[in-house]
Amino acid sequence: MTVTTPLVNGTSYCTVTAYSADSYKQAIDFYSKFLSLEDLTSNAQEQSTTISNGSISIKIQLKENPQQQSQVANQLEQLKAMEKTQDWRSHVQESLVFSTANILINKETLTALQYPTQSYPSELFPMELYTLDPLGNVIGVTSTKNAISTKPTEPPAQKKAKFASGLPSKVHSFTDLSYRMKTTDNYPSLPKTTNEKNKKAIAVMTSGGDAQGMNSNVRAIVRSAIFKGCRAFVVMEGYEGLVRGGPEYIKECSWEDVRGWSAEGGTNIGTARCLEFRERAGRLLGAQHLIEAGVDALIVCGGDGSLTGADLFRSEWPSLIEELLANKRISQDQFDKYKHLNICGTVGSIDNDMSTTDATIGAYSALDRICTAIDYVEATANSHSRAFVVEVMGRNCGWLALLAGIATSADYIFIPEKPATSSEWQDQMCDIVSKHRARGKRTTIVIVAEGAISVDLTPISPADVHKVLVDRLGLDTRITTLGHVQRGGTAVAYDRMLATLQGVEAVNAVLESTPETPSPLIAINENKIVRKPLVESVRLTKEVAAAIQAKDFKKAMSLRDTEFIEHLKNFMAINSADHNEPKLAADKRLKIAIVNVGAPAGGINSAVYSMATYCMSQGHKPYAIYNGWSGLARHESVRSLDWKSMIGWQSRGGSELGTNRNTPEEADIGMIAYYFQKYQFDGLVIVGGFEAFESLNQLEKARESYPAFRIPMVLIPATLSNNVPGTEYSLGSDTALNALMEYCDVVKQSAASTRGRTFVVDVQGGNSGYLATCAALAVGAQASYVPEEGIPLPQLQQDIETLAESFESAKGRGRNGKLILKSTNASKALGATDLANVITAEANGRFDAKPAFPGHVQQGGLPSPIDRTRATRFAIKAVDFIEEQQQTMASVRAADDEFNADDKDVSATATVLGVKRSHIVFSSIRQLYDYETEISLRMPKVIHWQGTRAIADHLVGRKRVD
Ligand SMILES: Nc1ncnc2c1ncn2[C@@H]1O[C@H](COP(=O)(O)OP(=O)(O)OP(=O)(O)O)[C@@H](O)[C@H]1O
Ligand SMILES: O=P(O)(O)OC[C@H]1O[C@](O)(CO)[C@@H](O)[C@@H]1O
Ligand SMILES: [Mg+2]
Repeated sequence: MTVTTPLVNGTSYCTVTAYSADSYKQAIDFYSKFLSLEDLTSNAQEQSTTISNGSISIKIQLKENPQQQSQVANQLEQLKAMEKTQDWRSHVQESLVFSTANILINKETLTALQYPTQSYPSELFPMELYTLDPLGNVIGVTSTKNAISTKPTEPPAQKKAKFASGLPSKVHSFTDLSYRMKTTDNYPSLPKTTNEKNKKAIAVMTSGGDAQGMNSNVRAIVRSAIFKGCRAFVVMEGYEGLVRGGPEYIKECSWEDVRGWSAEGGTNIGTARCLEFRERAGRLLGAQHLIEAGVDALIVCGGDGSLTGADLFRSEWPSLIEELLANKRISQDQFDKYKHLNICGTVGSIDNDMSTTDATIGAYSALDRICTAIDYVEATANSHSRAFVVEVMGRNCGWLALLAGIATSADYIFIPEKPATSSEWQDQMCDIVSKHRARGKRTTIVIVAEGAISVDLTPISPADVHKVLVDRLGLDTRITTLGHVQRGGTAVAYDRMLATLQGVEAVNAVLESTPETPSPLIAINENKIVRKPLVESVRLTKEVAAAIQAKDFKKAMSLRDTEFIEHLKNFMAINSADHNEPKLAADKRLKIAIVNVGAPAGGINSAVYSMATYCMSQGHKPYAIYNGWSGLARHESVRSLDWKSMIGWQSRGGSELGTNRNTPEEADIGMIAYYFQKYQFDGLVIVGGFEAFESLNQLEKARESYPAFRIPMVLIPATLSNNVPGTEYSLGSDTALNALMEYCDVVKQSAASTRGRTFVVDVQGGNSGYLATCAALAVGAQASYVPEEGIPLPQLQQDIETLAESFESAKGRGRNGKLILKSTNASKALGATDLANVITAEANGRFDAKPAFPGHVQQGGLPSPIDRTRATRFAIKAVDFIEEQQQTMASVRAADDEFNADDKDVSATATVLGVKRSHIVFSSIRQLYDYETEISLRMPKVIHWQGTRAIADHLVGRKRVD
């Protein structure tokens, strides 16, 4: 596929190639129908047809080639086979995406033409829709609008799909409060089944060790099932409940039953480790009880064991029901009706040991408990200059120990995937700890995963480690076993969101399932919720355990996901490196500068610490620019970073280097170039938000005049507003979200105690509604108002009525604290106090509203483990990028006179590092700044979290006004 002139959020002209006459005809038919393109021009000589609608043109050319055709046919077959299980886009090099005004119409067309489809973020609220054209290409449409544009999308009533030209939209000023994001577009009207008997019944259970976030998962499944016209059931006490059966254990659940669950720890429907279910007789009872309760689909939220059980249950199902029928324990009707077990897994376990998903529900909350505990221990360790051996959970998996090791910059970790002989680990640990002590560190933290072993599979206990630290190093050493504290408390924001989004997706998955569809497991890859085949995930997970048992540790490690391997490599590089023997040869060693720009955000210090220590392990010299660009321009505030002065930075909030919002041009770009020249920097890392983004753009544009800037430059996005173009995640946004969520939980409790009260919480985030939207999802706020939508009065009126109804129907039930989240910039006219007054007046005595201002609490205290560990990952990727781009830039510098800033390879060396869906990507600042940013609004043109709003709304029953 050749894509010419790709433009933001669409394309204006492209050429696709057919390798057979048949597929050529099919392609013409496909494109004209799918994209409603009516204007067809054929060129007989060239054997091509161009179809267009004035703003987009697609040229289909015929180049007969049987060999290529058979390759295309194969590819099509393969892609079709993975329609329900894998994201097509990760299997092709490029895909073509058009903007659409009404994605549902495109979907209808594809369904009518019987083309396969994939929808994102979900079937229920598709914002992106993909299909396969007859030529083997992945073609998509997106309704993700330029959220900043004041031009409303055409109403859904419009019969024909229309496509934007893809041209960057006009820049509008923020003073306009018109309806920028039309969330109602995401609410397809759902077919409601009126006949109770015909309603599908979806049950959810939690199983294995409890995990924070399980309650959010259950809540989302119950409410989503009801929202989609199904009956919702819960199975109490995990598989135990299935084995026992009856209405006491398999209960129908209402919308109200799960109110407020997101903010509760543990699992309210109970969990168990059930021995009987491991036996066929137990599973036979389970099958019988499910059928008796009339359950059509079962969603299991549990760890590797629970999902292994689920997988087995499904594979045995046909023989189980045969046996039940033969023994007359079920009727023929029941047999016919429940022939296929519709099952789905959402992975809930603190261990994070399930293959194919990056994170399991609960893992980041447990990590949060661990890091908080180690931060506490660090203080007392420092006072006494002691060593601590901390035991963390993780039966067969070292994820918790590894990530905690990175987040707290522990000295040494023990994980089951990478064992050593007893003498090896003793020597290595003592060597590293001694080096750290010699460099001036007063504390020693060693983390031992519960499942830690040596190469002969002998368990390594904290006592073994303690003995070595005392006997060989003479350290005053204590053991701290964290135990079930790790599974305690409420879920962090990430887990609440993950559990909620996965719950919604699980319901979609079971509703779409056919007898032929393999059972799915709902996973997450980077930032994207995906479906994976349950059988395959279970198989891979079991293989890890088997490889460990077989002492094939290389294989065990290779079976862990690539992110795990990357984390381990990073941990070793930054915490165990020998600075006297760096990795790179002398001629490859660089001088790399780092600067913080903008407001503080959680994880900034972790990024600096990781960048600098990684540089040291590679042999580079890390330089800090203190107090931003103005510090450099006015006071030459540059110093090389040394290891000792950074002790503790990994877990510290704020910005140790000092930060401000000045851009290079405001500070004096000429002076900055002068100092870059003076220090001969070979690379630059900028950590910050939108001002950092502006800074990178200015430096890149100034390369023409200042050769000192002709070096690789990487921006690591860090801002709680999460508004940096080129990434769906910025450092600090998770810390801020947790700070805001905790504040909201407390305020909600106060509202519940007062009865009949709503708090209007004022949320930071500049012109970005990200924080308000995610917090609304995590705390179950009744409504959120964001700058992208403004506060339309009819919607406000509707929200007040919905609140009044909700208070009325709750009738004295104490759990009903309500929240409304309002981004400060959602309205210029209405502050949180005004809004609360308006709501109180309009409620007319039915309830009242008070404002609440978390203010700079939202900038967070200590950075969250997510922000710390991602900071490390990003920082190391940034340094790697600078290393990789040296050659390009060295030749550019050598050929001074011929500098061509427009050369794509050159401009790509000024880049923004970010997460996009399931990948970490580098995007050139030029592309982002010139085409993908609404500069005056300090916002990306495309908002990636729009679908989250719809889900947050539907899970609280918010009614939307058109
Ligand atoms: N191979 C299996 N066959 C049938 N059922 C199983 C199997 N493995 C586990 N189960 C069921 O799942 C339950 C939970 O499994 P397990 O104790 O391994 O926890 P888990 O789901 O891995 O969660 P976690 O590790 O987070 O505690 C078991 O008690 C059992 O009922
Ligand atoms: O709560 P229990 O049954 O003692 O189980 C503890 C185990 O559960 C987990 O917390 C989760 O699997 C493991 O890390 C730990 O080994
Ligand atoms: Mg497990």
